[in-house]
Amino acid sequence: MRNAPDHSLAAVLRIRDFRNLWIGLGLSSLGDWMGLLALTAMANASAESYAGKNYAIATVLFLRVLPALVMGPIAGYVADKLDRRRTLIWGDYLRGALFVTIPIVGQLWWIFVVTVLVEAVSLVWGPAKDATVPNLVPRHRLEAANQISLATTYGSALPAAAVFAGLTLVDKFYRHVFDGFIGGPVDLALYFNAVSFIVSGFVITRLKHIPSGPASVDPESSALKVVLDGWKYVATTPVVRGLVIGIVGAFAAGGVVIGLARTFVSDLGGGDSGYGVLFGTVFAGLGLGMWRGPRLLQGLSRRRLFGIALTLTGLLLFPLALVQQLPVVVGITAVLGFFAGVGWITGNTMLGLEVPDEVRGRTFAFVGSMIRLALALVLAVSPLLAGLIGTHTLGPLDEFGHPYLVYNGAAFTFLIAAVLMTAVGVASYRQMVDRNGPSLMTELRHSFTGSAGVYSATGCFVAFEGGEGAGKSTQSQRLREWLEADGYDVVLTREPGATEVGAKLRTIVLDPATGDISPRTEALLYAADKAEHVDRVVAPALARGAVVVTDRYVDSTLAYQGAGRALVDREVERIARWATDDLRPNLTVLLDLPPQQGLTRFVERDRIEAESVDFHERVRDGFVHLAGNAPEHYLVVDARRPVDEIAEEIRHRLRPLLDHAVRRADA
Ligand SMILES: Nc1ncnc2c1ncn2[C@@H]1O[C@H](COP(=O)(O)OP(=O)(O)OP(=O)(O)O)[C@@H](O)[C@H]1O
Ligand SMILES: Cc1cn([C@H]2C[C@H](O)[C@@H](COP(=O)(O)O)O2)c(=O)[nH]c1=O
Repeated sequence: MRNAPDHSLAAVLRIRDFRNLWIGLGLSSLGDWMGLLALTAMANASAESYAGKNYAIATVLFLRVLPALVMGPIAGYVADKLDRRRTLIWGDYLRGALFVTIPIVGQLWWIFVVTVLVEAVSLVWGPAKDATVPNLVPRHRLEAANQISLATTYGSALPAAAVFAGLTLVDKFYRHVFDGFIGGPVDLALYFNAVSFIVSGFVITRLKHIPSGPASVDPESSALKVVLDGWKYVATTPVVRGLVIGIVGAFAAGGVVIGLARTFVSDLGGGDSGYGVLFGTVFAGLGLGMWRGPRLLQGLSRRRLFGIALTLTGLLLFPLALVQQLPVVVGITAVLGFFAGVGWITGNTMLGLEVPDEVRGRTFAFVGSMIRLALALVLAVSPLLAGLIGTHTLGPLDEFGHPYLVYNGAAFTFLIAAVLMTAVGVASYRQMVDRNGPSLMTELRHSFTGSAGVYSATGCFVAFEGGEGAGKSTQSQRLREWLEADGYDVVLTREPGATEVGAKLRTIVLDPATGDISPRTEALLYAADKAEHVDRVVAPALARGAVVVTDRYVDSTLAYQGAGRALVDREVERIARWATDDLRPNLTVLLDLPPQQGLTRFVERDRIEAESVDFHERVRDGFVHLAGNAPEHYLVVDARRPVDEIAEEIRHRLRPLLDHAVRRADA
């Protein structure tokens, strides 16, 4: 049996070794975020002027990404060369020890040195951890394990911010009692941070299944080759290009917010705890977006969701830049973080799904390097820009002599980021959305009512539906002749019974000798015929670019077994969609006819045709209802009209949908 991906988070956390690694990852990520908060707060306190504070923070943030720029592409290679177990344990101990030295030395230059050293260790620690996960969990749980790891890495920013804000308050409270004993909330945060790294290292010592020794390294994969292959693949693949533009753009926008958050909070009258709250809010939103976002909008294609999430992130930067009240800013930040989180998890998942296995590792390495490059640039440039713009007051003074509006460099830089990010979102959306796919409105509607389905990107899939004797065979035959005359590769098929197994199933379901069978059995027999039909006939023909014309498809089961037999619609639909891999026709022609008329067009009756008129009325209503739900994929025709007229109307409707269908070589 094929091992399908299992997304149960609980199941993957029941694996003891993975659970321990996850605890270690959570603690070291907590330490990492606390370190960032503490160091930026320290840099902020180290200068007096507005510009000076911005420059000090910019230096810390820039130094944090600098090692990645230099070592990024080869960090994975180095991690593979070292003993993985030792790398993980000693990497944590070393980072813990480095953080302890900051309050002891107490100098700005030492903060800069530690920033670089800690980041260099993290660069090797991260790939060692990523490479360890597949050793601890089975393949089918790998996706869930990655989701948890990602959520923990970014989600731990929230408790880090809460602890940091808490320490600020505790420090204010106890300042009188322990005056001079501890050097303020930042020192407290640094000690806490060091302890979290050391505990993490200790937890990892208890892992049994991390293989000792270096991994086997492909001697071909030099750093230069990694970079060049990544460039080439991304540059020549539009979807991946759109993805990379989007992901890098999102990180750049996030970098602007993080880089300017401290001075922005000061501009709005907040202090360290306000900074902690804002920082935590971004990451709470991010975490929520990664966790719930894609599930909330399941019907939207990932590509579309990605573009929309990025564009909304950019648009939300506008109010963020314009509003001057801290509580409102915190609210906007939460929503902004949510959409950035949706974009990040969707983009990450798509990279995994859309990039072929053989170039995936290199593409991830390339994307990682580009993200770091973008982060380094914005982290360095945005605070400098904010510092250069400086502080401006607009409008008259109020009755207390305060300016009506203060507009500072941080807010103005947010505005520039808003314009750039929105442009990146729109560009990415345009690169990735299939113009021949369903419209945005259809996808949005389906995201609240169910899946949007899969539409073949090659060939053209046409289904004829309707009650008994409505003229499906007549019209599908006519259509085949017209398409063939025009040179198309055409496959005319039907349900049930187009395959060897299907023919046997057809006999069972339609032979009056079968007698009464349970409605569920009937639904499953039809579903089995569909599964075989799609797998053997429909999908292969579409893949080669043919026009597939089928006499009945999924709508028949929704109408006959769902509406007719009064099974629960959603259950019948789930089975039929599963059987067909949710493949949907580009066009469904519904030939609508009152059952009394259709049933008089022939004499002999099969098991289903022999049902009551009431049953056939329900079936007819079922068909009409389905067409009404997605009119853009249907052509509803009054089947009482003359055969020629109907045929012409069908041809007229189908013509624009034949773009992806191929003509025969002999045509
Ligand atoms: N527009 C029409 N007007 C009058 N008669 C028609 C029309 N279309 C088809 N017919 C006739 O109705 C009968 C049934 O047509 P056809 O076999 O195409 O229907 P069908 O929908 O495929 O039926 P079923 O699904 O029950 O097999 C045939 O004798 C056909 O010639
Ligand atoms: C595909 C499908 C069909 N049916 C019913 C509808 C008809 O009564 C017969 C098929 O006969 P046809 O006239 O040759 O089209 O089967 C159904 O109940 N459920 C289905 O999914």
